[in-house]
Amino acid sequence: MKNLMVAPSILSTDFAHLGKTLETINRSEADWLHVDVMDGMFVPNISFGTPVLQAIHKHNKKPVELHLMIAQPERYLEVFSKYGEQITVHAEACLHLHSVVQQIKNLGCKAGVALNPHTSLGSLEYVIKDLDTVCLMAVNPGFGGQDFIPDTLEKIKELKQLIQRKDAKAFIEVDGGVNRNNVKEILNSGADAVIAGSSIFNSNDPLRAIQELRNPLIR
Ligand SMILES: O=C(CO)[C@@H](O)[C@H](O)COP(=O)(O)O
Repeated sequence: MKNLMVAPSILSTDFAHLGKTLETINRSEADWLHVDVMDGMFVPNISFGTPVLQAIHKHNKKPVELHLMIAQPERYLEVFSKYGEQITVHAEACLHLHSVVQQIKNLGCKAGVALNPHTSLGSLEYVIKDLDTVCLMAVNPGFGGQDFIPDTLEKIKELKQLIQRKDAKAFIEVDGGVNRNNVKEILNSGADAVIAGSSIFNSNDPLRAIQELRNPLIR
């Protein structure tokens, strides 16, 4: 069985101890850091903006995926490109998704597109070949600590088929409600990576939690 790539979602951490959390992630087997920027418009929650991104940039040693849960993300691509190796935008937030993907790539970042649970894969058909990652939301975006939506497993399989049919190279990432109990099924459905917040940071041993998600066979 292959390893899953794991990216801890910083949203679920204690922001009073952000530096300490980043030190832990730096020492961990995490493949990259997942950073959710929320605007209170596209999603009903506000997370943080550039001052926090600057602080993360200073202390973090892992690659960063900036997950922009914001309306019209094209307004902020240039400024955010300074703080992440990959920028992931929501298909639902982009009127001109193809153009936004090209803008991300022209800024020198990898490009990801996220889909909300209700959004069908059809919106990716003509952009998938340009993507480094597709992020399937397994919860409605905005908050950590929600339950995994089981239909996501079917969606992962269909996405895998789309990627193969189009001869595309995009990674499949699954975000939300991922834990030690469902990670094997997510892997078996065809995911390449998972984003996890509460199952890592609510654990007594985040380093071990990351290891367990990366390799469901070690426990
Ligand atoms: O983007 C989101 C939620 O909107 C996720 O990245 C969560 O931050 C993942 O947290 P858990 O569901 O693992 O607690």
